[in-house]
Amino acid sequence: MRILSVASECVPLVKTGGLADVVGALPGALAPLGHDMRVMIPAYPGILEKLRNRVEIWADPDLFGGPAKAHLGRVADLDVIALDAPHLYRRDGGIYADAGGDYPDNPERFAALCWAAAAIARDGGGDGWTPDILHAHDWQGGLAPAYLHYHGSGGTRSMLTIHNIAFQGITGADRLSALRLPPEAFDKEAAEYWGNLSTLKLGLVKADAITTVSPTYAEELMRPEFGMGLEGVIASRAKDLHGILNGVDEAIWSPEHDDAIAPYSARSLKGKATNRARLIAEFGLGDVPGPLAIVVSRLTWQKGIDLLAEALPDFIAAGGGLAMLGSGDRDLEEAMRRAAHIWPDRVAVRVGYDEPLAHRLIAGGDAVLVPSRFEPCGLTQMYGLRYGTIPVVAATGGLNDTVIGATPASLSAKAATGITFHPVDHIALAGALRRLVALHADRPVWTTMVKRAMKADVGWHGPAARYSEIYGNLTA
Ligand SMILES: Nc1ncnc2c1ncn2[C@@H]1O[C@H](COP(=O)(O)OP(=O)(O)O[C@H]2O[C@H](CO)[C@@H](O)[C@H](O)[C@H]2O)[C@@H](O)[C@H]1O
Repeated sequence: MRILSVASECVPLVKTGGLADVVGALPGALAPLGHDMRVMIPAYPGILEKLRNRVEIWADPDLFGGPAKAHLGRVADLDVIALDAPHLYRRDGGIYADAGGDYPDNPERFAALCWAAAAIARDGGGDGWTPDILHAHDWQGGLAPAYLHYHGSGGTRSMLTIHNIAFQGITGADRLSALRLPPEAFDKEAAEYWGNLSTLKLGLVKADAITTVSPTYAEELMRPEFGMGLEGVIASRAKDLHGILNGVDEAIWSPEHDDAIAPYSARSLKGKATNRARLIAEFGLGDVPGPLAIVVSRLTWQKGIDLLAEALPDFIAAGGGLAMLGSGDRDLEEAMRRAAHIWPDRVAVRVGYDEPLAHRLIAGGDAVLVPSRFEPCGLTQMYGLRYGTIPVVAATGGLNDTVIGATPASLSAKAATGITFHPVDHIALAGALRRLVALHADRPVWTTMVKRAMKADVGWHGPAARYSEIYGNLTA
């Protein structure tokens, strides 16, 4: 089957979070099942230069205020369509914002991506390639199913994946015609959202199928605490909604052959101890007698970093250490820097975005902490499993679906792969960290759990089969 995947980011070209990992991994995961997926993203600065064998496949003299061309090319093993529209994507700042905040024309920037994707899905890309399915991601892709609905689909079916419902593409109702939507789209059964427009909502209403990135999150999304205002819309589409876990791209994340670390495996963990020692040295920590916990995360309310700051004193007093990499909210960066100042031998923080360092942390830690208030799937806990770095996670969303928490029952059944806690507050997190310290001290039990975690199935094989099944149902 031919599938056009439409998103705002994609590894290895451009990444701000987990969306990019998943968009970049899906084509390779689906190829063995006979699917031919192309990924369409904006041609942000530097993207076109990275495409091999580049050919122009589509053009529009006026795409939301300026000329645009779509180029097809190869990057690694991916077929990428990069939409070059300089008036929308050639900016000096980040891909969504600069120092002054979000770009005010973000709705038009991603509407343009959706418009071009829908046109290619409907009419083909000029090289004879016409997709059977347009698979859009998050609010940036939300208008693609809508354009197929309002302007003709040519038989192409649509699917929308929710990676994070916190971002809903909300903009003023006065932008309706600027976004090339017909008057009837301003309706509570369509894009209207408390007097505004939501591109995510419209996508959820108009897509032929909806997926999200874990079974638990699919259920959570129908509740007000998680649906963030869209719970009713989601519930009304329950029969078309599927929760499919993400996988780990094992070409990038495997401790047996990871260039960024001293390699190791479940059979020989010697390299893991080397990575721990190197990490402690790199972060300038002293002796850490208990577990060395690590965090690799965006620093936001979602990720529960404030809870960690509160739970930390007892963990440090019990012998634990923390090495952390992240960036985001200034207040959270500051809170973690303060902790590093109080316990310089035990806590160290790097503010920034650093891919190789993320690998060194995942390999060198004893445990990876993910105290998220909500987590659609989460990838770092799965990297943790793969690398024998025990996940300590809130029992929510995909964290709940990927980690088997250590309890007397799960330990005696030889099933535990991590530590889970609930409710998501600093008291429960502190309790989880106490359990971490105790388990880590029980060397035989700990080592068995580490090896078991490394064997957990976190690959793309199973999830890819589920996507394939849904694509099949859509086109049957
Ligand atoms: N400072 C830093 N330096 C280097 N690397 C960093 C980094 N901060 C984060 N990363 C990396 O970015 C990715 C984050 O992915 P997550 O899935 O954990 O969360 P995110 O909220 O971005 O994704 C959303 O989409 C994904 C994909 O569906 C869902 O899993 C998730 O639940 C949802 O919130 C990981 O690959 C991580 O290693």
